[in-house]
Amino acid sequence: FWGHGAAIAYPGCLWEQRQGHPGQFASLSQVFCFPVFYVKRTKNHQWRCNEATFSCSSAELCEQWIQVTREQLSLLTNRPKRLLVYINPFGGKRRGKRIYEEKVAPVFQQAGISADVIVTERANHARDHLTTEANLQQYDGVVCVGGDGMFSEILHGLVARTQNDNKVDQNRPGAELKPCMLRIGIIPAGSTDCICFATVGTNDPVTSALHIIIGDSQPMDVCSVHHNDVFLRYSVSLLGYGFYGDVLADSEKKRWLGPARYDLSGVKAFLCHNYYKGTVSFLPAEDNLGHPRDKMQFLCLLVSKWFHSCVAVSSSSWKVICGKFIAINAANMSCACPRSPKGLSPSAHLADGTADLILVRKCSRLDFFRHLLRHTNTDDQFDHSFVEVHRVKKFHFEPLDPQPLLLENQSELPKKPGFCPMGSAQTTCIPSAAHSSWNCDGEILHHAAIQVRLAIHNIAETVKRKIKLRLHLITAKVSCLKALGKTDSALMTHNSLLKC
Ligand SMILES: CCCCCCCCCCCCC/C=C/[C@@H](O)[C@H](COP(=O)(O)O)NC(C)=O
Ligand SMILES: Nc1ncnc2c1ncn2[C@@H]1O[C@H](COP(=O)(O)OP(=O)(O)O)[C@@H](O)[C@H]1O
Ligand SMILES: [Ca+2]
Repeated sequence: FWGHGAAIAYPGCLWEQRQGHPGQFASLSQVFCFPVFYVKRTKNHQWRCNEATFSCSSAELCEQWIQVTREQLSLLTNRPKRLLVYINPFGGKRRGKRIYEEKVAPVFQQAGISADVIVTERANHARDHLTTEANLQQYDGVVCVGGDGMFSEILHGLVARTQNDNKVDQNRPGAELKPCMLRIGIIPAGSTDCICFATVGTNDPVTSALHIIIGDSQPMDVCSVHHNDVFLRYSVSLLGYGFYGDVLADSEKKRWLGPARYDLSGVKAFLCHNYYKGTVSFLPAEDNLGHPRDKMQFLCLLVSKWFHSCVAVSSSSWKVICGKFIAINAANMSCACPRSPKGLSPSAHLADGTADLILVRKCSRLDFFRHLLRHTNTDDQFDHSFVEVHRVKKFHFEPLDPQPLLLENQSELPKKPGFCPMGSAQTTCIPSAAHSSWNCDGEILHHAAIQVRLAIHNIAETVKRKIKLRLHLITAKVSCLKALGKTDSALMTHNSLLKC
């Protein structure tokens, strides 16, 4: 199990029964033992911490084994040693603190990880702390205990801090943003938790804690959202206008219901059956980046993308679609969640530089219900005449009717706790029937007309470069082996590597 880099070894499990000192090992009728804790994969992508007890004939041998195990583990440099943890006590069922203390802190301690924990006292507390006072050099990563909204808050804090430290103005639309070197771990304690679910495959706190402990990392695309060249927000999961925007706007007033608020607001939005007029323009992704109706998985796509990206790719041009839309959804990832195990766009990739733009045109309630229902089973939710989906690198949306005057005076308007678009004065508009709101990773945007692009190059670039290098090496190897007439073995190497 070391191979998985999943072992956590430390002596002394038996001393708990013998009240020995930490770091000691107990003798049990002259058998010397030590435990090794390791990750065991169980069903539905869930991981558990298991324990194997090793016994030796002498104390010295025992000590040697522990020493060697620790040395081997210390070579796994991608494992975090020190973390900054933000807990949102307010999200989901308001169990963030309990989830962390009962399920996460014990395994962090077992793995020898030290954590500085901050329980947030208000919305944007984590973002502000990250942007200004956190001393990030001393940490190997940041952990978010909450839902998608909390992750988004920490993402904004970390991205803002990275740009500030690198003197990049993130409000400038063309700005080349600096990737963040710190990883963000997610402990699911929210209502939808789709970012955790879509990256880990489950929303189980212990599984997420074990992924953090063994230093897993998953690159992700980040979309930037602007309104008339003013930066609003980043998005990593769902940008939804129409149905999901109305669901979120209505659910904000029902936060006291916890996750059930979405069901109530979902039924209400479904019965309202609003549609919105506007123009969607988008820049399709290159052909070799696959299509939302592919059934390909991520890794093989990434590799095959490199395989084909050397060939000339058709240069795409902007497409424009006007119409009446029930929902406009940009999925930067599958957006899988417990309610919808495949997600809004099952084949959307996490770090491929694209988002899947799903347009649901005006249709009957029954048709829309059928479309929604397919999100909960394996039927193809795009296989409707009123649904179209495109893999895009950028898109704009312009509502048909100009947005109502943005009211500066907000006294008579319901305030969303703590949300204010970055880089602009806090402005709020009443979404009239002609306008919905944008649901940006679970936060409401206060502008209907937006310009979206894939902003931050992700770590996948480095992965691609490595694969490209390997592919070159293999191609070189295949060509020289061809000369030696040993093509088969080289192709075997090649194929086995591509599966890695
Ligand atoms: C007839 C049955 C219909 C079932 C509909 C199933 C579709 C459910 C698809 C949900 C996909 C939601 C994408 C995730 C969005 C999150 O970022 C956001 C915020 O998540 P958070 O509450 O902060 O964890 N949640 C919502 C509901 O907008
Ligand atoms: N201590 C707090 N009090 C109030 N709101 C908070 C606090 N900490 C974070 N928030 C805000 O709560 C919102 C929802 O957080 P999230 O964890 O996504 O819960 P949920 O999944 O239920 O939406 C986020 O917008 C976040 O900024
Ligand atoms: Ca993507």
